[in-house]
Amino acid sequence: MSPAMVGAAAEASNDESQFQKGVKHLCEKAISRVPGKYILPVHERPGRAAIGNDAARVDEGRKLMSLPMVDFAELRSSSDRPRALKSLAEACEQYGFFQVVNHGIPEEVIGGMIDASTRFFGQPYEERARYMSSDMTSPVRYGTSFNQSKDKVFCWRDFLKITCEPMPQVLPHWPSSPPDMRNVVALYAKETKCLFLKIMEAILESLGLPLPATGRGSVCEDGGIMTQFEEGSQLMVSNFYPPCPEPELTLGMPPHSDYGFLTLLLQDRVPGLQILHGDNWVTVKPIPGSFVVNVGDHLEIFSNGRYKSVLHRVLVNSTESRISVATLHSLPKECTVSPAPELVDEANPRRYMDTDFASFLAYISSCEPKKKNFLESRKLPS
Ligand SMILES: O=C(O)CCC(=O)C(=O)O
Ligand SMILES: [Fe+2]
Repeated sequence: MSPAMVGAAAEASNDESQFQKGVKHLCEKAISRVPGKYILPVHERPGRAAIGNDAARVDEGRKLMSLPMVDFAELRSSSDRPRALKSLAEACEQYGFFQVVNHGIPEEVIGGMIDASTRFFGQPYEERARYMSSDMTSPVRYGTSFNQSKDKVFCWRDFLKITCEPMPQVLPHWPSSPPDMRNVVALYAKETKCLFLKIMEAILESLGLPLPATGRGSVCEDGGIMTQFEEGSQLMVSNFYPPCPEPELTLGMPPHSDYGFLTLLLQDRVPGLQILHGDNWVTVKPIPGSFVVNVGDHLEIFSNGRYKSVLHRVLVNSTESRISVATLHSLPKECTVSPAPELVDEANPRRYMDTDFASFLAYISSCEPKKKNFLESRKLPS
């Protein structure tokens, strides 16, 4: 190799290690162009739909869409509940997404979680890097992109993933800085878990599955499914998307679906989340204090395909950073998910094979978890 080549190779590998430190770190040296590492192939770029691009004002993706609304005040009222359950079912069938209002989680808990995440990402790199790990089973993982050890093109996101259960065992591993982080996360995890359970009850009812549920054969054999959800897995992901000089060339997150039953997503007031509705990417209008809830792969399987785990992605913009906090809920990791027997009959044959968390981990470790690959791999031939 010529000395010049050695120099170029060394520079390239240095660059690689820069990218491994995350987007926030990269942006600390004022940059005016997006480095090649983040530039998507032309057909995968958000293009004119990117927020913050003036040419996009007339573009479809630029219009903010209000998701179907699920009002907990209605779900709590016995006279309004049937109508609210019907809208919930329609939202899960047609959008895979809905917006929850009047959920009862105090404003301080919600504001506190966004604030603590903002302060976590605001810390010096060395403090955040204490939690960097490539071990998928680690209770805390700080990282960047989607899967930084596999992605060829990086996305414009840094993240903090926190396992929330069993809380007494995992809490001592959570970030100790900012000093109130553990308390804020613990409170937020408990509140979102409670809300998840209430939404799941409504979802089971909307699917025509009677409550209280006891020993449904499709999940862990002992106890009803609600008991299993109470003991189920919960992963919290705080996402940080710094402003991006060329937002039309990259994405904060590539198109993907979420693996669990439901994801409860809190976003700040900056738009960015897009869902695939029909053939169009539509940008979700943030409603402060509410939750965006989406159907995950496990619920699509459990409902035998009636409720849809829909692809979504995240746009970045040139002026403002954005923070979101997703909590992903499912059954305990050792449980198997399969279509509910009540939803399988001659007219609706079983459409998915059984799946469990171990097979999901094995899948994402072996290939890129882009798009709906994992769910596709669980589909039975029709
Ligand atoms: O930031 C967002 O709005 C979406 C994040 C997301 O899809 C995820 O964390 O799985
Ligand atoms: Fe997601």
